[in-house]
Amino acid sequence: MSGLLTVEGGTPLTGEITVRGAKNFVSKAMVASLLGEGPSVLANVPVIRDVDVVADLLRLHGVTVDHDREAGVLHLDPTDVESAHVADIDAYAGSSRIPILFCGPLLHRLGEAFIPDLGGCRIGDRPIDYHLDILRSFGAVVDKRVQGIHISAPRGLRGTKIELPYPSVGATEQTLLTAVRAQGLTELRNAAIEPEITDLIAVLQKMGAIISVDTDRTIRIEGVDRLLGYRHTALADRIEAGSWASAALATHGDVFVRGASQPEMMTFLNTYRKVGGAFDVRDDGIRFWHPGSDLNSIVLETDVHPGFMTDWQQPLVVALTQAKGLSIVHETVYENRFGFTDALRGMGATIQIYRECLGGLPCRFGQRNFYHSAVVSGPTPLRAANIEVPDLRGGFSHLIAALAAEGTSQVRGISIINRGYENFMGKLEALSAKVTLAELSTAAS
Ligand SMILES: CC(=O)N[C@H]1[C@@H](OP(=O)(O)OP(=O)(O)OC[C@H]2O[C@@H](n3ccc(=O)[nH]c3=O)[C@H](O)[C@@H]2O)O[C@H](CO)[C@@H](O)[C@@H]1O
Ligand SMILES: C=C(OP(=O)(O)O)C(=O)O
Repeated sequence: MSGLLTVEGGTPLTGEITVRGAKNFVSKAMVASLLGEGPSVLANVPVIRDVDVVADLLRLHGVTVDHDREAGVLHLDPTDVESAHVADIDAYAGSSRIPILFCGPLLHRLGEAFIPDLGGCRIGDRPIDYHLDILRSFGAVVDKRVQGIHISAPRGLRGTKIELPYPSVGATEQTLLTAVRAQGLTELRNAAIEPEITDLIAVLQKMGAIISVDTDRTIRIEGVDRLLGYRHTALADRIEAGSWASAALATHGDVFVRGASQPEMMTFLNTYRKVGGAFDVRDDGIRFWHPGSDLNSIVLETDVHPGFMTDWQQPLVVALTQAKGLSIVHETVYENRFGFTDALRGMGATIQIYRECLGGLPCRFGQRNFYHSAVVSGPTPLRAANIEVPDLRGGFSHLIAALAAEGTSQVRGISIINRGYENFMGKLEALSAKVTLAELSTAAS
């Protein structure tokens, strides 16, 4: 979907929407299917661009992918991977961050892998040094090319000991997807333990893997000779649920998010309550609403799980512009995730960004040239603006701001939002938002 979105703001979002499986899990479970000797079935799959990109990449590698978009079910059959002729992998350059996770499965199956340059949100440098070090430590040979990377494993992959410098989600998944079929034992210290990773471990266990997770965030994997296909239902997208919750708060709305799940959102819910948002956890989802009283300013630090997730930060900042007093937000996961606040300032928000670590403990970005702390002063009325979507969460945040603002805003580049939010136009309409989409030629959108 592309085009110019016109948003007439000032109307509370009210009604019900449904979230399906997590973008940050579904794409990885799709990659895991490459490790199986037989077909896999994944349910609760959302229709988002990242799923389509990974489906195309899998097809390119010989996997038969059948996606029932309405039912949300993917059938993935990797039987023909060995005989596939992989052409034009560079066409996928910049499409998402997932291709780097193809390395382990392809090395096991084919002995080599070509990985295009990665995409994903531009919220920091996002290097892949941990990934490449991990692959080398398993015995792979990494050859960086002008475009992309070539990886081979002439002597196979052997279990290894790894300690991550930082609990990276992607690097933890890289280790899991490589270790499950490597020879012998792998020990990963300082691993990330996000719920999406736990669900990936569940998938791998269903396939036949042997993986244990200790309380000190050490993961141990005993390599096995063969893995089978899996059947699994994806966990709900806690980032999308949190985004709609923030939208309800910023617009004085009331939104029931069907499918939202409490256990993965505990930290978000605590923060939501501190800000003054109301919620009601039900068996089939969570209702989020603005209770009518003043919202409270807070001190917030993003962190790895079980901390407050960085992807919740941008939508919540919009709600904080409507809270009374000074809120402090310390972004400790990415060095450059406050670029989206420029547009919010243009809409009337009072937000200052700082290089210093404000709020809690010093982080690895302190005393360097990274504007990774923000002070939000509120409440400030927001006014309409013309906006260009910068990235996935930043774009959704701008959309929330436009919905909360008085007047008519115009938003360009909304196709980026489709990367992680399923049918967001339909959901906005279901919540009585006054939005219209005018199709533009691709060049203009
Ligand atoms: C597709 C997907 O699942 N994306 C999520 C995943 O991204 P992703 O897996 O890319 O994020 P990481 O957890 O790896 O990144 C965390 C930090 O580690 C750094 N780092 C990472 C790898 C590396 O080789 N070197 C390095 O320095 C990054 O620059 C960043 O500062 O986890 C992030 C943190 O929860 C989320 O914001 C993203 O939505
Ligand atoms: C940063 C994000 O995603 P990605 O890693 O796919 O860029 C996100 O989902 O907010």
